[in-house]
Amino acid sequence: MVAPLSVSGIRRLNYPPWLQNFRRTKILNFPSSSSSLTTVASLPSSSLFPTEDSENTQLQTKIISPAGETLTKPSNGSKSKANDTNNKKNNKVSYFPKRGQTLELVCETLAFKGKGVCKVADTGFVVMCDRALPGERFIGRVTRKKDNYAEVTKVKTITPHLDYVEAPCEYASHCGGCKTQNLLYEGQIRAKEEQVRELVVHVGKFSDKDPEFNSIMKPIVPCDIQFHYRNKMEFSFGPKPWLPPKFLEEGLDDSVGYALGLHAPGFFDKILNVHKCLLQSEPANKVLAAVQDIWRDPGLGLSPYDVHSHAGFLKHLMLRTGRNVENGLPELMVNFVTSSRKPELLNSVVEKIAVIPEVVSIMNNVNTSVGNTSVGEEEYTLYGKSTITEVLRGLAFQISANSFFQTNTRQAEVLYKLIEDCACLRGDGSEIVLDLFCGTGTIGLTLAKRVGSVYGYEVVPQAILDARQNAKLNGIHNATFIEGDLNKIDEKFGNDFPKPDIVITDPNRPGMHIKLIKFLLKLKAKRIIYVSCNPATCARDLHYLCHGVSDQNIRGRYRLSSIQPVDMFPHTPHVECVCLLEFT
Ligand SMILES: C[S@@+](CC[C@H](N)C(=O)[O-])C[C@H]1O[C@@H](n2cnc3c(N)ncnc32)[C@H](O)[C@@H]1O
Repeated sequence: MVAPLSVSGIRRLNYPPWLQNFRRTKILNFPSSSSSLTTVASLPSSSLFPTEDSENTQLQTKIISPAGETLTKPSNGSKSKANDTNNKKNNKVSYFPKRGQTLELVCETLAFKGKGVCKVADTGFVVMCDRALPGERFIGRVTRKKDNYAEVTKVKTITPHLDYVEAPCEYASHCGGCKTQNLLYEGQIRAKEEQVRELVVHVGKFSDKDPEFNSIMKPIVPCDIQFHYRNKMEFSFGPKPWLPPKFLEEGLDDSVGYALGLHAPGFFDKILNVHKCLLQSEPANKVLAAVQDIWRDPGLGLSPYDVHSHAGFLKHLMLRTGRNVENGLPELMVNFVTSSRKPELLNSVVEKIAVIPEVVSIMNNVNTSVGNTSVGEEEYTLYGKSTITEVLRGLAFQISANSFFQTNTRQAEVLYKLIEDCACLRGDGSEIVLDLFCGTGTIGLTLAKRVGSVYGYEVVPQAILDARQNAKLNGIHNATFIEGDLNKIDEKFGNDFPKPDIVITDPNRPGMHIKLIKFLLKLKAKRIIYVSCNPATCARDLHYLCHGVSDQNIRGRYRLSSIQPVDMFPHTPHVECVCLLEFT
């Protein structure tokens, strides 16, 4: 349907409610397309690697080219010798589009992190585009040149992708949270399954020609609940709302008002005003809408924090949804993260949201640092309890504002059942389980009643306290939780626990440090269950554990028995995997 023209000649669109308050100022012309190139793509993959003596933040980027060769680029941006040599040898970059150039492209597939992969016709040159979906024909403008591929931003869709569906969320095409809401769910999980498979082959170096490969690689477990599945969301405050370029081009003005919402894709300082998020619970949406209604009132004297000038008070609004153990009803924690301690400024907001029946806890984390984290140096209870509860596989868990807890509770039950199946418990309650990266102890605790003992390791002190408290709460006495950094283990690591029968390792995105991999290869536990939220680093670690690390003279000692992808986060590029490794 063509939108009617207004008197000023600006096309009048049916703006969603969150845009109604913006003034129109100017009209910008849409850039026109130039070349018309079609594409056929294969899948390049990228992964993040902790360096030999790194913390989680010190990373190298490993790029697997479409041809499958590995080009490693140090994170400081300087070109590595290996990279240059490979490029020269393979004469890879004879064609390179210019920055700013527009190309007509067709997205072939989705790569890790949900970027669409296209190839420039006749050249084989790979182009990656955020939010391009398989089958979509579009005009893209080159924004960044990498060593062996370029990034484009989508300027205009010519024909939509395959499996197109109307996105139910009004913010879906603009907010950094959901990237694939308008791709049919079956299409989303197919793309995730393919991604895992590609990484296992290219990074993990497991051959898909191996007759066993198809039985090792299990089909993805879908998520039955595709909306309102998240039990935790973090919204940010800002001095100025971000407007998607499309609306600026339509002449709307982005210079008025404050922002509370989600970050624009890829920007830490641009916040899209959000009044409702379809990924969080309905009670959490009630609180978000209430805070949106109240906090801008000039009489309250509340100011948003500015990440550039570091002035302002309100940094983040974190909403966590749990469940009352007695009656099963939802209970909510509201956490205001502020740059200083001024409880009197929060009084009116607290009074107004405390009347929402599901709200049982209102917290204030005071974070005086210039960083953007929501973890405060000090924490205060402004109303109700300081924790909420959740029930997972029949156990009750206490969750504090900053403790890690699986964000999709219902799908975490599915995930933990898969872990239990991989554990293949004998049933005599004799096994020793080592639970690495244990968070608040949920995996180990759900197994504890059926095994001899559990030893959990975790770097966050509060998570360890929560894990111990959770063991007590559930009458579990055979679980020990130890605080420690698994990136910094030394030869004494292993003295504090007996040799385990089963190791469960669930690292965060950078995967396991090489020191920990070496330790596990020496430990020789019968089974390792590797739970991962990043298939790229998971594939790398599986490669090390099964095939060894040739340049360090380390021999692999495990056989990969199964890889089970699980969709925990519909509409986002994330995919979880449960992998079973058996000692050979
Ligand atoms: C993906 S979470 C898994 C948590 C837990 N297994 C669960 O299912 O709830 C990863 C955990 O690893 C912890 N972690 C990250 N880096 C670590 C390190 N270097 N040493 C120990 N624990 C670490 C994080 O704090 C987080 O709790």
